[in-house]
Amino acid sequence: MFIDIKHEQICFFKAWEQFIATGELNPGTIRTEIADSWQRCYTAQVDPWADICHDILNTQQLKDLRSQNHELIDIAHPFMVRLYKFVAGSQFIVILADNRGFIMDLLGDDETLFNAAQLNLVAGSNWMEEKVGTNGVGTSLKLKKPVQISGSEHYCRYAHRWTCSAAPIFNDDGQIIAVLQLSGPMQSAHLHTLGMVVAASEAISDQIRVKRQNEELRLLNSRLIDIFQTVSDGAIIIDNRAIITESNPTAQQILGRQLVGCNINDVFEPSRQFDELLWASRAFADLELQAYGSRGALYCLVSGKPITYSDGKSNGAVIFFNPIHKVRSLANRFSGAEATFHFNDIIGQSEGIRAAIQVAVKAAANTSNVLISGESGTGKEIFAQSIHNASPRREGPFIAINCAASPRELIASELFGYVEGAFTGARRGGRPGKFEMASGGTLFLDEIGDMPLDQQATLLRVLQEKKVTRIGGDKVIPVDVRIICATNKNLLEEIEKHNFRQDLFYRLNVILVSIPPLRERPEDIDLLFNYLLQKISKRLNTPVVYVEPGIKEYLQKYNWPGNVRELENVIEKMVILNNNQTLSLKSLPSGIAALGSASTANTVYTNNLSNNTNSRAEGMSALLAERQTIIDLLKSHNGNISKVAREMGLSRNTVYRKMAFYDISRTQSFD
Ligand SMILES: Nc1ncnc2c1ncn2[C@@H]1O[C@H](COP(=O)(O)OP(=O)(O)OP(=O)(O)O)[C@@H](O)[C@H]1O
Repeated sequence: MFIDIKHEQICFFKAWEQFIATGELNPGTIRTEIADSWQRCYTAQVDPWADICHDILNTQQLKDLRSQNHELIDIAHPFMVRLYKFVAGSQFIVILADNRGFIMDLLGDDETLFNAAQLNLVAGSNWMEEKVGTNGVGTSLKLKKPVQISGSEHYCRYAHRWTCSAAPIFNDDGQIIAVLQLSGPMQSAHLHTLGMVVAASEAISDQIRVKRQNEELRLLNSRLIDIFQTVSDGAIIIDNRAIITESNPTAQQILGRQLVGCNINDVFEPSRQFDELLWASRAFADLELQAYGSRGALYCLVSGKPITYSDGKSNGAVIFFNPIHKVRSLANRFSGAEATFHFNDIIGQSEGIRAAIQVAVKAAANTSNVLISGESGTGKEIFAQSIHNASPRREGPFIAINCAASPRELIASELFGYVEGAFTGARRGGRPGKFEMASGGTLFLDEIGDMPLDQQATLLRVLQEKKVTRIGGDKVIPVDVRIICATNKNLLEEIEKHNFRQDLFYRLNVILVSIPPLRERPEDIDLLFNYLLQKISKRLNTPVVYVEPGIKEYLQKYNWPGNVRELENVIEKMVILNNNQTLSLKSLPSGIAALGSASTANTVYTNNLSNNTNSRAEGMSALLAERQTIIDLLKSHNGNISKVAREMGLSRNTVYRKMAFYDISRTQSFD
């Protein structure tokens, strides 16, 4: 559209003259936004005849202004240069002002800058409306939008020679942070100039946003790098070709070798999960894979997560892993299956117990297999845990399995694990056996004398080869396990009876720790009584301040077939039955109180009846009484052996033995 600028300017000038002289305007002679601006300037008493801008910052103030806005100036400057290139030689100048109207930066031909300086259009001058009347910077800031002010539209006469196109620069929150302006001679006024300024101010706003986002990304990235570097899992990043591009210190530590640049399939055994991770962006978790470290192969629990672009295309993946023994020991810690006892938890001053501890301490220092023998309840498991905790493997897992408690058919799968589909009911994905779980640590095989013969052969092979093969599988898995066995049977007798393999016995019995029964070390009863009383009353939150005289004598005379476990149970019952924080003789279990003397106590539990008719009669009635007690307890606990054992203060195995001795079957007890 062609605009007759000269004619238009004559009309504007007349309107301006009228307004300045009378304060009135003929409707339609001037744009509303200019008329409103003139009105604001009039109200603010801006002098239309002023010759220059009077509000200018001193040198220090200008320095402060520029340093406070240096990021903005740095971003805007290249755009100002580009803008200036378009108008160079045409007497235009490019101006950047802050949101209070102070000019921070300006670019132009020397001559134009000189002319501008005559009006104090210089860095540090303030171009708000209320200072210098209607103008590009001030009116754009007031209206919060781009404006073009030409010739007589300016409120002050001295600016009528200029045309100004100004556009605000917004931050992310929609607030004005600056104004960009292009000023030149009035006769060169053109609407396109405003378009150029608007485009440049928008580009600056975009650049500020990009810079802020980059800064946020940089922060996020540095936080992620910190996490990546410090997580306790091994972490690896692979690219689309499965090549490792990054690895964290834990990964290096676990595998002990250089990883960056290697193919993931050369670090872990090849698995279709890695392919699917990259080609189908399919994550996986807790996959058991063999890893090839500098110290040989080790089993790891591996999880993978794809890294994708926003369109879903793969950009590699991140892989987390941990050696299985570490995972297991963590799991043990949480499930309470870890070894908690140490040698100083073993109470006793008798020669027998001190000798046993001495051998066990020596055993802890090396890696040979250990056989612990002792009656039920003598503390075989405490010894096993203490050996583990004093050994160099203390950081590794301590895994226990009771060979008598597991059903015959399950022992093999418990010990060696199985693969998926190995048998009906086998878990998906298979299951590692205790040998694998204990790798790097200690495997405690309790009641080894009860292990079925066929499993003894497999166990022997594993001990010789230090490798297991899961049931139904063919993969050979290296295991690094220290074996501690315990038995309450005389294994030499079991060998004679062909119940136990001689070759296995010699492999297990490298170091023998023999724990004497409690009846052979009555001097320990006092110590154990004090220790257990304190422990139990604390656990039950039942303080005991007085123990009736005589109790300890009774305990000393008793035969303790259930050893320390039985003593523990007796004390627990007495603490529960205490009267006014006193343990009274009355609270002694009838078995101990009634038998009173050592000889009768022995008859009951050793089944070694004396020749004396009276004591034999007493013994018989005690035996019958005990038989009846077991039957009654089985009935009241629906055949639950553990509950019966707990109530009688005996181990489950002792109860089983007594049931066999008294010829009681579980079902019979319900008759
Ligand atoms: N010397 C001891 N000092 C302190 N507590 C002991 C001692 N000996 C055994 N105990 C305690 O007696 C209980 C039985 O011990 P443990 O289970 O180690 O016996 P065990 O010989 O392994 O029994 P079983 O053969 O029936 O499995 C545990 O509660 C243990 O804390």
